[in-house]
Amino acid sequence: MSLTATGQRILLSDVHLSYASQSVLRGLALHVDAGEIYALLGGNGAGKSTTMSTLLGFVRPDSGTVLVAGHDPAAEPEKAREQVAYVPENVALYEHLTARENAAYLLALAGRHPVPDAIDGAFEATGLQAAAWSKRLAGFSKGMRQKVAIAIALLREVPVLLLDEPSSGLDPRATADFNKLVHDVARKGAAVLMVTHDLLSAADIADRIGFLESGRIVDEACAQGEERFDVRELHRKFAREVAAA
Ligand SMILES: Nc1ncnc2c1ncn2[C@@H]1O[C@H](COP(=O)(O)OP(=O)(O)OP(=O)(O)O)[C@@H](O)[C@H]1O
Repeated sequence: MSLTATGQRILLSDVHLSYASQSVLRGLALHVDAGEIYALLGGNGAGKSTTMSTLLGFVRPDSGTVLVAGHDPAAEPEKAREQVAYVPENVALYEHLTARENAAYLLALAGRHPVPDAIDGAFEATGLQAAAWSKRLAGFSKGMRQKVAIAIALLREVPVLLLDEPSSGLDPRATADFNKLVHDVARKGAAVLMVTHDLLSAADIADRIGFLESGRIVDEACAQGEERFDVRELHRKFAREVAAA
């Protein structure tokens, strides 16, 4: 599937999931279309990571529909994961390999064999300094690691990008760079779902923001033209949802 295809890429509909006797997802419903960035905000324990695990096929919901690029991750985990690039909070790469070697190796595992120029082109697109391309990962900052991970995602041309707390631990400059990069990936047609506590980043790049409380979306805000979001209003909502949880 190409990054330019249109349509719904992530779908969660009336999803329920419990761990033992604890009900964690309780009728969760959201969708993300091609080219759209959806930020999922929620307090601790609201179910954000569980939502990600569900989309990655690590946990199976008790009921409801989950589709990633048309595949049910619990029933067809490999097919679903082929369509997804997942950037966890702390990107796991091979420390003793260079950035170029990491990209070539991880892409080969995914069945891709881009020419070296394509890898360099993807690094350039992410803003990773050229001096770092042939350096070992040991010593890379969190922001640099994220750029390597996003470059790999670009080269895989997957239609779905999942980001877990992408801005935690990044300074404001690195956050702004990362947000621009994610924005560019979405404008090429990927559906992006990010879970975050970072309201400002969400307001900066999301097209829609969903507030997750006790396993369901209790409020949703859409970007409105040039003004985008009313950050004060978002902050009030977020504080209210967290206090109510
Ligand atoms: N594997 C598991 N087994 C049992 N309970 C779990 C498991 N994973 C999560 N939970 C529980 O499910 C609830 C939701 O957890 P989850 O990690 O999805 O929330 P979160 O919104 O990502 O929270 P945080 O912001 O703190 O990371 C929590 O009460 C958590 O303790």
